[in-house]
Amino acid sequence: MADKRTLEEVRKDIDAIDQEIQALISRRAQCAQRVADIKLEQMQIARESGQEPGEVVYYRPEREAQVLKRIMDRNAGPLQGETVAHIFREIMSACLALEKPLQVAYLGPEGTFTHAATIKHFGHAAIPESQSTIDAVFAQVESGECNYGVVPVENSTEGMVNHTLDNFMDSRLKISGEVEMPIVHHLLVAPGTGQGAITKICAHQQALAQCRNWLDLHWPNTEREAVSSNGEAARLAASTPAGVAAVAGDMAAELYGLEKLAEHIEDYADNTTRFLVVGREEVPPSGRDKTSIIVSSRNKPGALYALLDPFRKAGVSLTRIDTRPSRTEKWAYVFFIEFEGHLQDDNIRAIVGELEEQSILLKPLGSYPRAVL
Ligand SMILES: O=C(O)C(=O)C[C@]1(C(=O)O)C=C[C@@H](O)C=C1
Repeated sequence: MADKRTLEEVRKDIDAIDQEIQALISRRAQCAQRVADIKLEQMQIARESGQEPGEVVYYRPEREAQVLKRIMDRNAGPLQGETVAHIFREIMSACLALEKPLQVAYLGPEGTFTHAATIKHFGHAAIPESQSTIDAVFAQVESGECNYGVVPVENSTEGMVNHTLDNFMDSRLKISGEVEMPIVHHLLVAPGTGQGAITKICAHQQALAQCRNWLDLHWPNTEREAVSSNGEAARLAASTPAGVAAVAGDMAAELYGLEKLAEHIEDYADNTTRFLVVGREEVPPSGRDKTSIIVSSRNKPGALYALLDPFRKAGVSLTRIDTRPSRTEKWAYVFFIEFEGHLQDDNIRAIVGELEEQSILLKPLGSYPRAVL
């Protein structure tokens, strides 16, 4: 039957629904407070029984991934599953902040895609702490200054992939999550800046490279300057009296109050950057997990084949493989391998056992929920 409600009637319904939603969110928040108490009680019991339980772990990535996945699966519209999941992402973020606000180190400065990835993964109630290097992100989490860290790992605009991988070789941190971000660039200027006033376009060199065709076509004669990050380019566009435009994403535009002269100027659509979340704890299985390991083998014929064969035999899909020269032993190679499954799964345990036998070194970097959003 067609909906015949008047505007006033619909708005009255909306007000009543909002009131119900608000009451439910409050109830949910009270549940989170109770969860925090239970976690503390469990810790005290463990301590009294002579165990050394470590720190209370409030953030549970495996639980969050399950909650978000379930919300996407049961979504009946008309809103998109992802849209609804984003709303719940924020509700959970606020609930967790009631338990304990999380401090998250990320490769800054503000307004970069890594900053945006941090908010996407942890929500707005987390406290992002900008760091100037990937090393500093690892150090902040290792020292306990921050609870988690976010670093770029694949096809990044702001960070060196290899640098992230190198850090894992020496670190005792564990990967506790992954974040995927579509890379969307805009041409940004300070409000009121006309096209004719632009004398220079600034961005991180990889952002300039990702938009090269578009820039060549539309701005062939304008100077381009590579700066340390897109966030820095946006800051320059906002603070230079006139004439500087920045290539950067939505987060930078919002943060520095910039206007979009042109949107979606990246040459290739579907360009995604992947980020890893690092923490001090191992994450239990969520049911949809990935595992990352470092394996080193001698440089002899068939070494890589031998390392990969256990995965083939067990029918486990690899999602990524990278090679880095080992820094400690001449002629040894280090492989970063990522695959589906959790280190606590029987088949994964068997594969890792087999790899241990044939490698010089095997270091599990952690199992973590596959990105839901
Ligand atoms: O289930 C828990 O352990 C909670 O702390 C609750 C909750 C939630 O709001 O749903 C909050 C934070 C955790 O990261 C996971 C889930």
